[in-house]
Amino acid sequence: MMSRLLKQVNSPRDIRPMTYQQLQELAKEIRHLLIETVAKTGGHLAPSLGMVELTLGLHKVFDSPVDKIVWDVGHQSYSHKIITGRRDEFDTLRQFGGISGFPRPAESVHDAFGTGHSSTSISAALGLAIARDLKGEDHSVVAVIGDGAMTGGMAFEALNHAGHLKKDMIVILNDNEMSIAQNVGAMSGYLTRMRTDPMYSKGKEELEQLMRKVPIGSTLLRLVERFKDSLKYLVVPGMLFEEMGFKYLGPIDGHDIKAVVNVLQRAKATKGPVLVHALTKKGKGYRPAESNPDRFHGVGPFDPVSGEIIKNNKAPSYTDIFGRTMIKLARDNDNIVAVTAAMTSGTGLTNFARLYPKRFFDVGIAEQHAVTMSAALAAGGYHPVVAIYSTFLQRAFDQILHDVSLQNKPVTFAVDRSGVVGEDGATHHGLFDFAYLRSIPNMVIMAPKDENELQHMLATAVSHPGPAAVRYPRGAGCGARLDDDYMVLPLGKSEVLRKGSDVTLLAIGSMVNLAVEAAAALAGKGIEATVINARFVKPLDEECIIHYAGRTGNLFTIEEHVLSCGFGSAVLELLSARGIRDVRVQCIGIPDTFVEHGTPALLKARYGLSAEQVVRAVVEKKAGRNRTRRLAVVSDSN
Ligand SMILES: Cc1ncc(C[n+]2csc(CCOP(=O)(O)OP(=O)(O)O)c2C)c(N)n1
Ligand SMILES: CC(=O)[C@@H](O)[C@H](O)COP(=O)(O)O
Ligand SMILES: [Mg+2]
Repeated sequence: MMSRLLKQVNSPRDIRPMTYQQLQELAKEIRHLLIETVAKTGGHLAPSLGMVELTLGLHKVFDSPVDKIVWDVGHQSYSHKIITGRRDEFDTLRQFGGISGFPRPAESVHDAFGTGHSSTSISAALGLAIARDLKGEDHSVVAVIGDGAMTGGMAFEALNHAGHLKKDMIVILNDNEMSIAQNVGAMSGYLTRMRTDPMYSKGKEELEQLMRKVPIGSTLLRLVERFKDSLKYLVVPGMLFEEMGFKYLGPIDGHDIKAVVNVLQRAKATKGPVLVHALTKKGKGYRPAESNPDRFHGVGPFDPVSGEIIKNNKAPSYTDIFGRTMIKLARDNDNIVAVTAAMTSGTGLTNFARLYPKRFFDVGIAEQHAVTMSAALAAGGYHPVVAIYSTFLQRAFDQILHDVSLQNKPVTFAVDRSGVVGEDGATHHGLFDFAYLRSIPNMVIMAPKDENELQHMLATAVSHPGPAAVRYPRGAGCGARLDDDYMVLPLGKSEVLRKGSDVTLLAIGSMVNLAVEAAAALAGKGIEATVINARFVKPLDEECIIHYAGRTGNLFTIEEHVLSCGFGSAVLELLSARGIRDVRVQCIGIPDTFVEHGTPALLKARYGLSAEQVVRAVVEKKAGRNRTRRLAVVSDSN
């Protein structure tokens, strides 16, 4: 398809002189580029397809980068990227060295605020509005937030504060009646009523007309004035937002560019906080995505003509095995319940939800609430398994500490997407969980070497009378043979997989098989390695570690996690506490940096996490030559 108009758009200013007809044509060209590109790169297609007209309207009315546009989550910002000077690089979307799948200020001045996690946009917009006013500047600030992101507590904290401060700012609520899948809760129901109930959509207008018709100074006007507020509750859409201090405009059709431009111009001219309610369709303009919006929310490569997703015949994922194990555990123990925060399918709980609907809770994008609610479920005699991605669980640190661990409640954390997740990049890698969990008393922390061990660790966690976390990676498992049934592992006991007298490779989780591979290669070079599958980060298998570290005199810890405060740090703390100084220790893991986007294999190799690089590190160490290595080495105790 010839992108006649899109070719002329090198900056958002280029769309401002366009007619509505041209903008509609441009929307088609953008959709074409979105579909063609994401079919190759994978990415958040359905959310971005639903935002094309709203994005064009935004850039027609506002003058980015002077005016600030803040995207919530940022997964719907692809058209924004295309029209803000990144059209020609768009084919590098989510590829290593290419443009990010989320807004990044380092990438463009048009990305006013970095994002990836949900429900931050209103807080960020308010901060920018306050900064503007403190500096005496004059520009607009706009937050774009979805109805799913609106279920997050932070969004309400920010609405509450923004209404109080009465700052000039605009919130665009992009309501497509969906989170990743079905949205959760009362807010979603409220928005749906505004969409569908004719009384809501006509009520405000009619009330205003009535007020205009009643003669000034009449008893009737005084009466209407008196009851206006109560009437509003009955008929005015957006009353909830109005009560929070926002002027509510809408609902409008978010695919009608003219309507979008009109309402945004009105919003721009309005003093104080304004909320624009736009109705859109997730996946708009691409039939496979319209009819299957959750499948095309975040999608891998697919055939753009048929919409068929390209299958890879990989082993079942860790997530699949988690889901299957949960069903077995629930079958055997009535006390087990499952909790997720808007990620039912992502965490593998779809079948569990179908089989045990009363024991399954999707709380919406509300990780903090999920954790505290689970602590209380445990107080009430249940054993909740809270399945949350590592990166999103960061949000709930205090709830894990204050509500679960301080009260020593039996809650299992299924920490999915740990380690390097790949193309979602820095906002989504799960590289900090050992660190934030390890610091909390009472917490047991495990990481399986493969999907078979995952089922045993889950069984171990749910049989433990206190908090326990099992962290496992995104994507395919190792193809390990699955034991027919799960078993409970001894707490704090590791597994010695190979014995050798020259060096000890002490690995955790996804790095264990890599250590086994490295040991085999080292044997070929005449270096005999002991390989230990640590299994537990907390409690550590102290005696085993000390024994083999002492026997070989050379210890390598290997983890897919940042080195600061991670597994290697725990081992160093142990050796230090025991006064062991005659072991040469090297910790391999991710250095003190944020890891970019790219394929997991590429990113791991970039940070020294491949069998060959481990072999090289060991050989260099044995030869005493490793002091120049930078990336993979933080501690070198000898
Ligand atoms: C804190 C946090 N939890 C979960 C997610 C995963 N997530 C990304 S988008 C999304 C749904 C967002 O729904 P909505 O805001 O309505 O946007 P839509 O996809 O419908 O355009 C979820 C749950 C996240 N990014 N951040
Ligand atoms: C935008 C977002 O946060 C999610 O859509 C995330 O990208 C999902 O990741 P998975 O593909 O690993 O489920
Ligand atoms: Mg939505």
